[in-house]
Parts: sequence; C-alpha cells; structure tokens
Amino acid sequence: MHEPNFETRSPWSRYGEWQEVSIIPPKRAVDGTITMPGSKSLTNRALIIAALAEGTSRLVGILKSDDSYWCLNSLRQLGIDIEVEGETAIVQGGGGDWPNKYAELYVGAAGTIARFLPSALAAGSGRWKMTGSKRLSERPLAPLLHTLTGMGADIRYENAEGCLPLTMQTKGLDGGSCILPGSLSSQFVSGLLIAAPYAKTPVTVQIEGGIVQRDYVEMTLRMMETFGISASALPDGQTISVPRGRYQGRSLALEPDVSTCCYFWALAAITNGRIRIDGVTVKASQPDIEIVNVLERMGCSIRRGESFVEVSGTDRLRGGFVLNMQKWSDQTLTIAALAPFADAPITLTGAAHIRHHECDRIAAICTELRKLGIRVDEHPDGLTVYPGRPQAALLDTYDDHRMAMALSLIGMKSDGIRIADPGCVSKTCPDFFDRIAELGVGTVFSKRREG
Ligand SMILES: O=C(O)C1=C[C@@H](OP(=O)(O)O)[C@@H](O)[C@H](O)C1
Ligand SMILES: C=C(OP(=O)(O)O)C(=O)O
Repeated sequence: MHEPNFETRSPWSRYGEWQEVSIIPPKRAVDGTITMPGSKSLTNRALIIAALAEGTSRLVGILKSDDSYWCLNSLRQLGIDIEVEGETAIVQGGGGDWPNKYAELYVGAAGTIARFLPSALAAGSGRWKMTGSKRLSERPLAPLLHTLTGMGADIRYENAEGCLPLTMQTKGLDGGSCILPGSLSSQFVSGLLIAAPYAKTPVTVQIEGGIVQRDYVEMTLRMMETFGISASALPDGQTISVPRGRYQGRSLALEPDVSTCCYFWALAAITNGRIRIDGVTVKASQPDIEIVNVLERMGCSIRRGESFVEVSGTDRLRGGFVLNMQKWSDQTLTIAALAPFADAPITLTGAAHIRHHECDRIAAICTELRKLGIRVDEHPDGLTVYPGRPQAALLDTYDDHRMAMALSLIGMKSDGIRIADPGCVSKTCPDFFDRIAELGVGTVFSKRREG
C-alpha cells in the first residue's frame, strides 16, 4: 500500500487515524437532496486574488479542505490578514506586495497553490521558501518557473531544477511576452495570468500547443474580471493579453465544488437512486459539470433546475462509447469506476496529463480495477474498461482524494470493497465518508493507526 504523506493533512482533515474503510452498499435506493461546499478551484483563485487586491474582500462559501487550508495559511505567512467565520473568508488585501518580506510557505499537495502562488510572489518583493508534499515536488512546474526567471525572479532549487522545494528572491515581475505549454497543465497559464496585472509592463501569454482543461483558464479570467481586471484573448484563444492594473476587493459567493458533486450524482447513477444537489446549475463555470450529460447518455434521468441539478439512476447503465476527457479530466476516475457496471466497454481518452496529477492516475486506476477482476486496457492517454462483476478487495488510494472517492463508488454497488487510507479525501472533501453515510451507504472504519 502507498505510504501517505501525512504532513499534507491539515487541521480541516478527518479520518486520519484509520487505515481502512469498508464500504457497504445501501440497503435501499439512495434518495437525497444535499448541498456542497465551495469549489477548490474558485476558493484558491479568490483567496490569492483577494490577497493581491486593494481593500477588503468577503468570500462566501469557501471550501474548507487541505488545499484551501494551505493556501490560506501561506497567505497568512505572507502577512495577509484573513479571518474565517464559518464558510466565509474576509481578506484584507495587500495591494500587490506582501507585508512579510521573508516567509516559509508549505503548500501541501495542492497543484493550484504551487502553480498560482509563485507568480504572485514574484510580483512583489522579498525572499520566500516554498515546499510541498513529495508528490507535488515531482509534479511539473518548470515551464512556469522558467518564465518567472525570465521576468526577473531569482529562483534557487533545493533538489531538482524546476521543482519544489525552492527559494525565490523577487523584486517585481518585468512583464512582456512569454510562451507557456498547454499540454501538461492549464495551471501554468492560470498562475501567470493571476499575477500579470502587477507586472511592470503588460503581459502577453502565448499558449504553445493545445491546452488541457481550458475551462480552468476561463475560470481564472472570469475571477480576474470580478476583481476588476479584464484580459483579452485573440479569437483562437491561444494568446491572452493582460493590462496593468490593481484588483479591487470584492464580496462574492463561490459556486459549490462540482468535482465533488460528481461522486454524489454518480452514487445515484450506480445505485439506481436519486440525488439532487441544491445551489448548482448546469451553467456552472467548472468543466466537470459535463458529467451530467454523460450520465444521461448512460441512461440516467437528469433534471436541470434553475438552482439545482438532480440525477436519477437506471437499473443498467449503458456503455459502448469513447469519451475524450481532455476538458474535464478530474472525472476520468469517476467514469472508470462506473464503467464495470455498464452494459458495454467504455474508452476514455485525452487524459495523458493525469499521469502527472496526485498520482499517475491512469496506471493507478488500471491496477486497482484489475485487483477487482475487471478487464482493463491501459492506453498512453486513457483506458478501456470492460463490464464485469467486481470481486471483494482492499484497494490502494495512492494518497489521491479522487482515487479514494471514485473507488468508493464501486463499494456502493458491490460487496467487500475496502478503501485504504480514507483520510486522503481531505484534499478536497474532508467529510466525504460522513456524507455518503448520511445517504445510507455503510462505512466501517478499521485498523486504527498507532501513535
Ligand atoms: O486550475 C484549476 O483549478 C485546476 C486545473 C486542473 O489541473 P491541470 O490543468 O493541471 O490538469 C484540474 O485538474 C485541477 O483539479 C484544478
Ligand atoms: C488534479 C487535481 O488537483 P491539483 O492539480 O489542484 O492538485 C485534482 O483535484 O484532481
């Protein structure tokens, strides 16, 4: 079993004392109306932009999970005053510089912080050390950091060049034109855009090649606009220009986390139940909302309300299709977990970049599905999953919240599924197992860790 990196678990995490949870299929069809906390992606964008802004921001409906905790904590280390009252964060913006001129920043396992904060740091002046989990230190970051070096940041690497841990000495971003690759992660582009208004000259970002998960860049541009900065993109979307300016503090309500909603809609799909999530619509800015169209194609009934989305399942999910996951690849694991229960194979493509996420997600899901006796073909950019009846097994989660939540779905339909290291869900959904238990799924935690 994969040894978790417990340092990444924040005070907002749960279940850390348990080595395993058994998932027991619900006794009767799941039927519920629920709400979800705020989006991880929107929370961390809003926190960093509010910290850069002039004046006070009030962010309503933040996500309280490891990824947002380490973001908040890093901003506080930089001298930004942030108060959290329930699910609201009140941020006193620093106006584009950081009050503390030296800080040691630990960013956990969060790709969003590792890719969004360095540019924002480089826009100010000071010296900062940034460290993260072992896995985060292996994830791609070099293209962004090299761009920042080209714009004036002095970055020293403790181990491998272009990776965490690092120390940055900065005195403002020079600005100008830069080229960033789009195929590894959309977060490089988002990261540079967030800090771009504070550069000494306007910034133009040119995206090299196709970009994965483009909607997250659109989400960044919309959040910048909310705080008063309008960037402009050429019609092909590959070149984005950002004017100089200063964000202004704002009050805003964040959308619920659609990526987390997907596990609950999938729960309805797989158990032939019904889950309505209030406060979300199919017009959500997050790309994972595409799952409702796919569940519909698989035979589920969808109600697309003015202020809710409801999924009702079916007694046999339909398969027999190929899906390109490039635009919403966080849900590759969810669809792969549903696929054994479909009536024909499902092939997922376009997701080579998820080999660089919290784990090599393509290799990991293939390995775990095979442990269940499910036939899987692994491809460089995805996988094909064949219909089958999952056998009882203890499944590894690779310190990856999405592996844990997706594999749990299998236990909601099949007997004998045990999930290792349930605590890893706290990266984005710390109370995941309590939430499914409230809906009638059995959860039995076992093997208390020592010490
Ligand atoms: O910008 C964001 O908030 C995100 C972008 C995506 O990452 P990549 O573009 O690195 O794949 C996504 O997988 C991640 O969960 C959140
Ligand atoms: C890829 C993910 O996270 P991040 O890149 O933000 O760490 C995710 O949440 O699935």
